[in-house]
Amino acid sequence: MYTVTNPATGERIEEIGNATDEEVRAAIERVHRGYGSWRLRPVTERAAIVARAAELFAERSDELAEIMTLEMGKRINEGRGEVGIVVDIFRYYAEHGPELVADEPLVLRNGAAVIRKEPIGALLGVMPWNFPCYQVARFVAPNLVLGNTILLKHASICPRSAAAIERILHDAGVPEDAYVNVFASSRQVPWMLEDPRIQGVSLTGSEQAGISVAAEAGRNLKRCVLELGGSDPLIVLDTEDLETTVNTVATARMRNCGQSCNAPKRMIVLSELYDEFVDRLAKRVADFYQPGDPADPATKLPPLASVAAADEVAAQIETAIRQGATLRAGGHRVDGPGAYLEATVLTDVTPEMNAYREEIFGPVVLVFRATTEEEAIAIANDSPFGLGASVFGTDPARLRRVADRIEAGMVYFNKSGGSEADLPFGGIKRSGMGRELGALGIEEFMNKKSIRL
Ligand SMILES: O=CCCCC(=O)O
Repeated sequence: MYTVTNPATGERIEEIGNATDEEVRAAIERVHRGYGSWRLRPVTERAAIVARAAELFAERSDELAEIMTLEMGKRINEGRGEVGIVVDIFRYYAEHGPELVADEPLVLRNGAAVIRKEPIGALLGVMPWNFPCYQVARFVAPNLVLGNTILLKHASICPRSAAAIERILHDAGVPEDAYVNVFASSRQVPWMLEDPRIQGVSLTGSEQAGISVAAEAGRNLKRCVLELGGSDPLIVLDTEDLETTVNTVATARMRNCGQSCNAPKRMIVLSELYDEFVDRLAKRVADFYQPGDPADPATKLPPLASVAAADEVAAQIETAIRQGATLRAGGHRVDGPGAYLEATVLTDVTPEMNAYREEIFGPVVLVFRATTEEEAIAIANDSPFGLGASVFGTDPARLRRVADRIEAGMVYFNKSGGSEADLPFGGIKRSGMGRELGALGIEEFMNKKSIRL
């Protein structure tokens, strides 16, 4: 069942039944057939349609932001910001896509060849609720320019976002059979991947969902991009301005109410700064105790996406405290029908505790003390995940030295994460495989065909 439930109030607003198996099969047939003609359109035409989609996303920014606020509690201005990056992604691929898919000449030892960059067919996208528009954009924009077609299964709490995105793409001129939204259930995903008309799958979601999609993709020899969880480290080596560093860290962790795969979740602070860092951070997150309506731009603490999500994070906090972690701020579910949870700071988390290894997908900061740079790197890498990482410090050589030793798909200096249309995004270890965005993002579902001249 796809449902719209306002996480700020608990009010159930709409229910939509799942597509039947028959309907899902018909949707697969549509994108398969759609591929036949979409791939033959000149790339400049496909890019022009993607450029038009960028304009429509910009025009409908308020509508999309309002939908996201209602469906998953995103603060309204964060929703507008999310649509801003969506517009940028569509514009980036509209502008650069044609050159990214142009033939690449090869000089061989005994002659010449070209690498022709072709699409591979109809693709399945399985997308999450935390960034309902952005996650779809980074999969869809490059693949539409390349010439693949898309069958999109969105999160079950985001049917209105899913429908609004489909409307924009069709209004922009993407043929109805080149992009199809389907209200499929997770149960239907494995057999969708078995279907020979589907050539690949991109999933952004939980580690568990990644395991099951990767297994099914493997069994069926389908290409697969996985963007899964993260427990990104943020190392503070030194700073000339602790207050600004603390503010930057708190804001980054509280973005999207802590529900970002690439949020900094483990702060690793060198001993000299540790005590003051923790005191200031605990005071700073008190700004995020007062629950508010996410539709009100003044609200600092919005709800999580659902009561189940808030309960799960609260249970993780409780377990950490029971296992010996120290609660330095927050830690409580807010009374009432909404999915609210105070911003929380935990210290003294040790490797024996669940919180040390789990991803905590909510407004919770773990702070670790490291006595040396070496120890900070060891703590950062002591995680099953490897999505992003940040290093804060004043010496550029030291930042680079630390970055070189971090096990992650992305490292940021003196800032924390944040997508850019032209910067490849993705992780290693249990954070997934493949890359999205930038020049690499258009290559994942590409046939790099060698043509020997
Ligand atoms: O959940 C991951 C999405 C990251 C979005 C961003 O940082 O811009």
